[in-house]
Amino acid sequence: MAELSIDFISRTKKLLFKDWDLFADALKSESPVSIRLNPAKADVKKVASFSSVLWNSDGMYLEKRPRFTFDPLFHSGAYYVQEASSMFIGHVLKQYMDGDLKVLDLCAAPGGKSTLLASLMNRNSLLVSNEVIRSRANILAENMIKWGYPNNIVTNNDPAQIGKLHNYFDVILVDAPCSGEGMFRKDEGAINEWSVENVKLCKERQQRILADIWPALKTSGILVYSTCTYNLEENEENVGWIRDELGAEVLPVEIEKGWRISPSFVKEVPAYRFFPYKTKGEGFFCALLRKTEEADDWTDLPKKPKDKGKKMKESLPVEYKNFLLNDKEFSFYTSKERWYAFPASMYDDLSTLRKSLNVMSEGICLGEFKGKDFVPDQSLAMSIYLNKENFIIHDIDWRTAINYLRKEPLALPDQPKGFVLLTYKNMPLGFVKNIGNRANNLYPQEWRIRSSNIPDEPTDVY
Ligand SMILES: C[S@@+](CC[C@H](N)C(=O)[O-])C[C@H]1O[C@@H](n2cnc3c(N)ncnc32)[C@H](O)[C@@H]1O
Repeated sequence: MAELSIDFISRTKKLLFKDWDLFADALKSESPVSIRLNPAKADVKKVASFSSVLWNSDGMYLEKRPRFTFDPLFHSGAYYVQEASSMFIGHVLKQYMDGDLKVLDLCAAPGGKSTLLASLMNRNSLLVSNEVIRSRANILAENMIKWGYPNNIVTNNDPAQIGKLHNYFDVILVDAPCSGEGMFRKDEGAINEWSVENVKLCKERQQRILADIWPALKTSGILVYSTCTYNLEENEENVGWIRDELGAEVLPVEIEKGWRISPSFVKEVPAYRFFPYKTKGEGFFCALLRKTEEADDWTDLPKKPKDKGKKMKESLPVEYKNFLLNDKEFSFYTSKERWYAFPASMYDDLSTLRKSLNVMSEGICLGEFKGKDFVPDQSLAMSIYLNKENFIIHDIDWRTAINYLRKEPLALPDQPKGFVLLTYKNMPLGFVKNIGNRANNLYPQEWRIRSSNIPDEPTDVY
């Protein structure tokens, strides 16, 4: 491990007192490896023997870090590799998320907490997963498509732009960019980048983000604020600032003693802290607030200069609607030649959001007509609403699956011609178009496995 800065040591010793030595030892130990299962895809019973994350029933620890890239189930969205402490967000929100909600995950890439939120929300709720950095927003969209929930939109906007949607969201999660002290064990870069000055800059940036997004939260709406750092400035001080400057009350969360979660360092600011010498995970901070300030009405919704020309409510032949289970629950529409399905109960929200935000992915992309064919999209293969009965399915072995995910051409001489859905251990991976002597690989080019260092044996994670 890189050497810790003297300033970090002296500041953190002041917070931890006698626990400093335990903390310093824990930083030298190995990070636990954990995954969180997708309850809509993975067979949870099968993995019951794993040691589970205490605060999240879908979370489990692995004994060692496998090469996830070479597990086809990882690419099918059956699980997400997530640090265990941050899974606590699910527990926090479970207590306060009830009914049909509009939820914003403001700083969402690569998607750990957004996938968690998607699994938690009811199907008549809407999840907007946003990431300001374009390249990271692409990764977020990929991960959300793989997770497979249709009630999700991925956007690439600055918080101030989303903040113009006054009084719109019931719940906002700000998992803020921070100085990353809680990641020192996993990421040496965070140690090298750390400085007192950077902590100050992070705190100021966090306040800017919070102030920018605040108007978008409804009165009585819930804000979850989290970081993966330890210092007071970016944590309790910022929560106090939200309470006093923006207008909120800080709410308690029920936790169990055995989880060994540490309380806030400031009595008047209830918060939940994770330290690696007490809990099996990385450093994490989280607090929950309810907006008490009266939110302004939605008056200055910005309009994009030009609507992207989606043709609404055009009719898609029923045979393609039947690609989805419960197709009556969806609105079907085209955009740029592709057909989409979005939960009908939230379709008006999608239209509204599309006018003001830069939408990277939305609902389920079913595919597009090309010549005589309707070419199915990867988003359909990944959807938890995929109606498998309407496809030719071919379950492939591990090596073929890796070749497919590397976007190599395949030969499926025993399969009928046409579009075939490839599965691995019955989990959809994507489509090929079988033309007899070979099968055209339809896996998205930008998602392909690039590493050619393929292990000899399958990587089985569970
Ligand atoms: C802690 S990470 C989010 C991790 C994510 N929530 C997850 O669970 O996978 C913080 C994110 O904030 C983004 N970010 C950086 N500067 C930002 C800004 N000024 N406004 C909003 N987000 C920002 C970063 O690109 C990064 O993706």
